[in-house]
Parts: sequence; structure tokens; C-alpha cells
Amino acid sequence: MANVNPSDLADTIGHYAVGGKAHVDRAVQAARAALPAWSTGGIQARADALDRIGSEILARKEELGALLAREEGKTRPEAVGEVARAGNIFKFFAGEALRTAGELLPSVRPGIGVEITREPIGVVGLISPWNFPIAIPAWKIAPALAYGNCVVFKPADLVPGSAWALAEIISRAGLPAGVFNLVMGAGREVGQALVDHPGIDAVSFTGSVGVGRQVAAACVARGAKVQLEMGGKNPQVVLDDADLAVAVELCAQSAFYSTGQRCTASSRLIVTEGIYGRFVDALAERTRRIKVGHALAAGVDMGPVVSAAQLEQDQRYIEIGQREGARLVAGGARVNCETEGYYLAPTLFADSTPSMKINREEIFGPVASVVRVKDYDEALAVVNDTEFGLSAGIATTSLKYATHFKRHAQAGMVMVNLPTAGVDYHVPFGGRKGSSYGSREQGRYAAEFYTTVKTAYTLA
Ligand SMILES: NC(=O)C1=CN([C@@H]2O[C@H](COP(=O)(O)OP(=O)(O)OC[C@H]3O[C@@H](n4cnc5c(N)ncnc54)[C@H](OP(=O)(O)O)[C@@H]3O)[C@@H](O)[C@H]2O)C=CC1
Ligand SMILES: O=C(O)CCC(=O)C(=O)O
Repeated sequence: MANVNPSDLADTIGHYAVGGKAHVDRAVQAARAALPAWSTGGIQARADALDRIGSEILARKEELGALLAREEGKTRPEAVGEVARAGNIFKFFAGEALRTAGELLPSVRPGIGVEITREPIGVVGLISPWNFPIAIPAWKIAPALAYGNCVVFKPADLVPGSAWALAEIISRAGLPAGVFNLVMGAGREVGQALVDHPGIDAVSFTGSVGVGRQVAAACVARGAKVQLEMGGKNPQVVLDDADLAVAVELCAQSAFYSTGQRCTASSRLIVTEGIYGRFVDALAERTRRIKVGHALAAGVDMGPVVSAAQLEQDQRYIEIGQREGARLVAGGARVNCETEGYYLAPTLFADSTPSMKINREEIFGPVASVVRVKDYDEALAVVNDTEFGLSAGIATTSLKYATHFKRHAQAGMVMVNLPTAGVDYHVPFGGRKGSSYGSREQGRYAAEFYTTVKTAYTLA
């Protein structure tokens, strides 16, 4: 399968293997064979392997970042930052491997002791999307290994280069054969085979809502544990009392950087009427200053859209927004660059309403729309009027509104005077409603998914 650079369609990065169901069977067999020793083996070996993986990723972050930018299209600084995040995630879970704690409780019956411990779940299937080609695999693989599970990893078709590079680093980290397995290939074949495989005890999936729901249904039907991270339609509120410059900058960042291809991107900008006109003018001007270009070129703020299909989806939503009567104030069209690629201008709509399709469905591109509201109460109602609930932000100088928003925004992550996208690597990540299903990823909360709890009673 050819891996083509979205910044330059004449540049083929490489040809990668395409596996099938038989490869999934072999990988699951290898993982099951390795599980008894790995799941009961020493935690020092796990910590050492994860630390080595993290160190190599960090040492090679420039090179791996260039590869990532070339195949996914985010800018070089964004890609190098993502690689560093992946390295730090492995380092974090190297430490966590040593900290898997239990609890000792007295029994309600005298003379009995109660121990609560965590054990690995077994062999886990990890399915990742294209938009974070190394960080999302890292935040699934690292905790899976830290807590003693074996892994079969299926990366997204569009970004095989980063997956291959990561697997190659992991293969040299001293893990016993079979503990970590990579199977590349189409989601509907390799991904589906993984989800349906009776030898897979749990599946962690990040991607679209449609595929996520199928994955969950298949796992629940056969009693496998499942965790889903899916879409967002993340709101960013701007109140009259906000610092205008701060509000404009954080909206530009979270709507358009990484080409808007983040599940945490803000696509609904909900603005109170006292600041509305000034905000729209300033953000439109800021949006027009975003430099679109080749992901590896210096000085570029926003790279291309990842693929022809995603570009087509973004353009379709831009047409829908115009048909629905939203006012286009920046962008809206493709951009010509020196090389032929999937370049699209960052696109801003004003005067949109909460019921418009562009405010209800995830576009997953550099397209955001502004909604005018009367006051904070109406803003909060619009924030929560969505099937999603991943990330929500507010720009305000009021402690009262910031505090109320943190408590009442129906989202897994809330940001005050910060972009809705761009999160830390050591704290929980995930959402509510249609955005997520199952327990949280990242930080020590990842133990909830990658372990199962045992309660043991002992007569003293
Ligand atoms: N929340 C998020 O972080 C993300 C959301 N999205 C949303 O999803 C849309 C489409 O992106 P896309 O990458 O195609 O998302 P998908 O949900 O199609 O893909 C995510 C992962 O699932 C795999 N997959 C596809 N079909 C199946 C299946 N039947 N069973 C098991 N695994 C499967 C894919 O493999 P393969 O790549 O081989 O198809 C990929 O590895 C975007 O436009 C965006 O709206 C996308 C990426 C991330
Ligand atoms: O915003 C971030 O830092 C993470 C976003 C993410 O995980 C995603 O888009 O899938």
C-alpha cells in the first residue's frame, strides 16, 4: 500500500504491508502464548522496557516528527511535539508499572483480611486513528504493557509509517516475543477481525462515532471489555468580560491548528452579544493571517487536510454552511501552494445558529462557526445542546462564571482561558455522551481499563 504525502501528492513515503485476518489470528496466538509469563513477570522488566522505548522516541523526536508531518500533514513543530508527547507517555507508564497499588481492608467479619488487587485483563486489541499517528498508539500501548497485558495493535491505514517506526522501536526494547504485535491493513478486515476475535479480551478504539458504535456492539455481544474515544463538537464560549486578544488567540488555535483535525478542536464558538462584533472581526482577521502550506516548510501555521476523502467532507460542510445561511467571514476555498496537496483555507462562519448542521455534526477539518447568544445562561444551554461531550472551553475574566462553567459544562474536559485542544499526557483524557464510552484513557486512570480488580478474603 502506498503512503502518500498530503502536502505533496508526488511524494510517496513508502509502500507498506497490508495484512489480513490470518495475520490477526497469528498475532493473537503469539500474544496468548506470551501472556502467562508476561502478566505474572517482574514489574522491573516492564518499567525498563517502557523507559527504553520512551528514551529512544525522545532522542529521535526530530526525525520521527518529520516522518509524521510528511505522512499526516500537521506542521513539523506540531509533529515533533506529538512525538515528544509519545516519548513522555512511555516514560510516565514506566513509573506507573512500579506503582500498581492495591488496598488492604478489614472484613466486616472479625478475623478475616480483605485484599483488593489489580490484575492484567489479558490480550488487548488497540485500534487507532490517523490524526495522532504516534501519541494515540502510545497512550494505548504504554499502559497496556505497564499493567502486564499483551498487545495486538492495528494502526490507521493512512499513517503506516509512524506505526511501523514505533513498532520497530518497541521490538528492540527487550520485550519477550509475542508481547507486542503489529498488524497493518484495512479497518473493515484487520480491525473487524480483531474486534471479533475470541482471543482478544479487551478493545480500545479511537476514531469515528459510526465505527466506534459497531466496535462496542461487537465487543459487548461476546462479553469483551471495550473503551471508545470518538468525536466531538466542542464549544468555546466567549463572554463580554473576556480579554479579547486571549479569546481570539485561543479560538484560532483550537479551531484551526493541526488543520482542525483533533477530536478536541473547537468548532462552535458561542459568543455573548456585547463582544460579538469585535470578536468576529478580530478572529476573521486572525484566521486570514494563518499561513497554509507544506507541513515541513518553515513558517507554516497549518498543513494540508489528511486525504482526498477528508477534504471532500470538509468542502461538503462548507457548502452546507453557506446553504444554511451562515455568513462566511474567512476562507471557504482551497489554497494553491507550490506542491499539489489537499490544502484548504481555515474557514470561519459567523451568524450561525445552534440547529444548523455545521453546528451539530463533527466536520473534522479547519471549519468553525460563531453563534451569537444573549448572556452566560444562554451560552451554557447552547454548550450542552449537543450529542457530544468531549471538551468545552470558556474565555472570561469572571471567577463566578468560570467556576459555574467548570461545574455545569457537560464535557469530560473543561478549559478556562485555554484552547479546548492540547492536553497534558499525565492526566485523564475522555468525554461524556456520544464522545466516549467506557473508562478514561491516560494518566493513572488508564489502570481502570487495562486491569481487572480481584477481591481476596483470608482467614487470619
Ligand atoms: N475522535 C477522534 O480522535 C477521531 C475522529 N475521527 C472521525 O472519523 C472520521 C473518519 O476518520 P477515519 O480514520 O476513517 O475513522 P474510522 O473510525 O474509520 O477509523 C479509525 C480506526 O478504526 C479502523 N476501522 C475502520 N473500520 C473498522 C471496523 N469495521 N472495525 C474495526 N476497526 C475499523 C480504521 O482502520 P483504517 O484506517 O484501516 O480504515 C482506523 O484504524 C473523521 O472524519 C472524523 O470525523 C477520525 C479520527 C480521529
Ligand atoms: O487535543 C489534544 O491534545 C489531543 C486530541 C486528540 O487526542 C484527538 O484529536 O484524537
